[in-house]
Amino acid sequence: MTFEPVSALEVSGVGFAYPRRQVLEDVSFRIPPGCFCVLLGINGAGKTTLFSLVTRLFLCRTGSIRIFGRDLARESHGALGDLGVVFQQPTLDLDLSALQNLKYHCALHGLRPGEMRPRIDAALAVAGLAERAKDKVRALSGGQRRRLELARALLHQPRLLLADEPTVGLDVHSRQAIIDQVRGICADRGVGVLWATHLVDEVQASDLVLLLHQGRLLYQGSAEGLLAETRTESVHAAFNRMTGAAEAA
Ligand SMILES: Nc1ncnc2c1ncn2[C@@H]1O[C@H](COP(=O)(O)OP(=O)(O)OP(=O)(O)O)[C@@H](O)[C@H]1O
Repeated sequence: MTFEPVSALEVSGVGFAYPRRQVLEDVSFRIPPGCFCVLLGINGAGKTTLFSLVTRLFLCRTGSIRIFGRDLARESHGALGDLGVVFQQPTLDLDLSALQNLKYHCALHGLRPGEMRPRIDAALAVAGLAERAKDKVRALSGGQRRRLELARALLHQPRLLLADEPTVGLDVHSRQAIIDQVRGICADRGVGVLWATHLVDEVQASDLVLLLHQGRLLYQGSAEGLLAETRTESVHAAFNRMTGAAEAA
């Protein structure tokens, strides 16, 4: 008898419609623990809608979603406890300091005061913001705010991290710093990552790729497999070939 290891995230047959608009259809995939998974799709593909379902901002009425084996509809508290999220729209309180924002998140997750400070100090150090802890978020740059959001999303030590276009608007150095940090967490701590982007150059050969287009998954598998399947030499070319073929069909 063989046991399949539990997936960090398992999405099965998920569909979703806004009034008069079907935006996700029969979306199914699994992300193993420790896997960096890129959800690739152009504007309007349905990435944020999928995130809204996995974070339970929207109820999933068609299909099911499991986080480390826990069904989001039936065991939402336990399932969401394993989840860290960086939303597309910034959600830091601009009038609180970096430190206060992090403390607030710790309190929401029920961390004891004694546990909070060491975690916050470590998170600020990793984010390169130790010197800025007492500054209001309003005084931080766009890249520093993004790093703070990422630090906050990891404070309760989630086993699954969702990041929705977290590098948009950042310069090339800030972008690379954030990607490197998340890839490090994935490799060192075994955190499963779902990284939504339309930036094809964020994909690496070893990544799991989900190509979402007009609400459907056109491809799921390794980045190398994507090139082989489309007989192309870059993710960019593969992406264009697959989405072009889907639109022509
Ligand atoms: N609240 C809403 N009401 C109606 N339609 C919506 C709503 N939010 C999104 N949509 C539509 O659903 C589709 C998917 O949008 P969604 O934001 O999920 O895509 P996305 O891949 O995240 O795009 P982007 O990269 O631009 O953020 C689009 O056609 C969008 O216009």
